[in-house]
Amino acid sequence: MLQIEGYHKAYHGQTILRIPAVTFDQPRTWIKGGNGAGKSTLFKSLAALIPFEGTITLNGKEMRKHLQHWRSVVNYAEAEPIFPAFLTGEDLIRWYQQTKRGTPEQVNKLIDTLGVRKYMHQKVGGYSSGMAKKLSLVLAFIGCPELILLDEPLATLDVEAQAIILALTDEYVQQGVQVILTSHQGLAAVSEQWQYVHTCLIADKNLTQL
Ligand SMILES: Nc1ncnc2c1ncn2[C@@H]1O[C@H](COP(=O)(O)OP(=O)(O)OP(=O)(O)O)[C@@H](O)[C@H]1O
Repeated sequence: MLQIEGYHKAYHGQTILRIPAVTFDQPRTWIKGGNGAGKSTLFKSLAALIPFEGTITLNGKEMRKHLQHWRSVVNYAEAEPIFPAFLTGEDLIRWYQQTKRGTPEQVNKLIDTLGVRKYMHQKVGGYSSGMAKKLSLVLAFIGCPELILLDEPLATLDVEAQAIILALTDEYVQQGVQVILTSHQGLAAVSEQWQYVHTCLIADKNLTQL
């Protein structure tokens, strides 16, 4: 269960997002909002990557008091991932495997599920946007996360890969992992499970539960 209280984020004195109090207690949450609404800003806050005002608590542990633990159990895939161009996909996968404590079996399964094996020995600088997206999604599922944040996971993926991603999130949800994603696309068309999703909307710099 994820709880946010007294959240406020501003850039250069201008409020981007305000959340007085919200609890995400459903396994699947879909955050909607137009371009520039603040979805990525919220995700970067939840992933403890940017400073913000307020408190965020996951399964009883407050982020700032348990930062190391937080980083080990919260996985995040950016909307438009950028990786160091000189590294190969395999370099990144092995690094995440070590830091997130993924097993070789888990990682091999993710590599094959997302079809990354055929190009993972190439340097990331030569990847197409869809190839980089698939790599970022492999990384987001490594380890034993309690919360997975997927920012626009379906963007740039073909329909087959979109269905694979939502099926994979369902697998993790069955194991008790909470998944929050953003999408400009309809989800129910890709996976039946996402018909039962908890939905939130960011509008006018506020988050509303629908
Ligand atoms: N580093 C930054 N410095 C200043 N302003 C920023 C920064 N990052 C984001 N913003 C601003 O914060 C607002 C929210 O941006 P954000 O990327 O969170 O939106 P989003 O909902 O993810 O948009 P999109 O759907 O287009 O990806 C925008 O007005 C953006 O210009």
